[in-house]
Amino acid sequence: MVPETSSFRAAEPTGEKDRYGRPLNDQGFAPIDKPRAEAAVREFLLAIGEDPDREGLRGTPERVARAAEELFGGMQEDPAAHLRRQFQEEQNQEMVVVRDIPFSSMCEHHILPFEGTASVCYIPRKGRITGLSKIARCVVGYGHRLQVQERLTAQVADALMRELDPLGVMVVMQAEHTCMTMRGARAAGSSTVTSAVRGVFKADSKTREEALRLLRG
Ligand SMILES: Nc1nc2c(ncn2[C@@H]2O[C@H](COP(=O)(O)OP(=O)(O)OP(=O)(O)O)[C@@H](O)[C@H]2O)c(=O)[nH]1
Ligand SMILES: [Zn+2]
Repeated sequence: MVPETSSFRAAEPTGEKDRYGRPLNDQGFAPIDKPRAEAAVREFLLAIGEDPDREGLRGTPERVARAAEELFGGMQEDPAAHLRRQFQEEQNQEMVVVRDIPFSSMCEHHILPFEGTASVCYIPRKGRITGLSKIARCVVGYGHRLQVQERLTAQVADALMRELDPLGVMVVMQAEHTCMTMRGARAAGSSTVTSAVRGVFKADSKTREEALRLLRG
């Protein structure tokens, strides 16, 4: 579960329902229904030929539902809200780079984990900066949803653009997708790199190259 900080904001109910009759929060998701998740896991165990009542599996549905609360906790918060912890540093109009933020997420095609690192670079507008850890919290929050890596990368970049109005943002993520390594193509050792480029990084190739140099280390 995402720990509460002064900038953490839990998702709010909207009063609206989705087409399955579930209450929607302002992130567009319904709250996790643990009893329903537990029942589904028990059903899944039956479907794969297991005995859900054997000793080792007795607690598994409850455990999986509890793990899901954590793994999908990003659906119950607004990850961009972390970035609202801001400071004014008039003297600093230079690039800020946070490299190699570890993250994990779940691929929406197979509900299998993908894991890797995110590197984030932005140029503040008029010294408007955010707490460095808040960038990591934002990455972790969007990671804790069912994702494709491309969307995850774009969501982090767009959150920074929205909350900080910087001159530009660049996000690069690299990850190993277990749906592609443990099964299917079994491309063990392969990694996927995605980027999202916004603002001045898009327009100015020299600035983009400088950012890439810093992102690579
Ligand atoms: N673009 C993108 N694709 C992803 C991501 N995670 C998983 N996939 C891909 O989603 C695709 C789903 O393809 P399908 O053919 O519908 O599923 P499948 O039969 O399980 O495919 P294989 O994985 O090739 O066995 C696969 O190519 C996965 O590699 C992601 O984050 N981004
Ligand atoms: Zn997958």
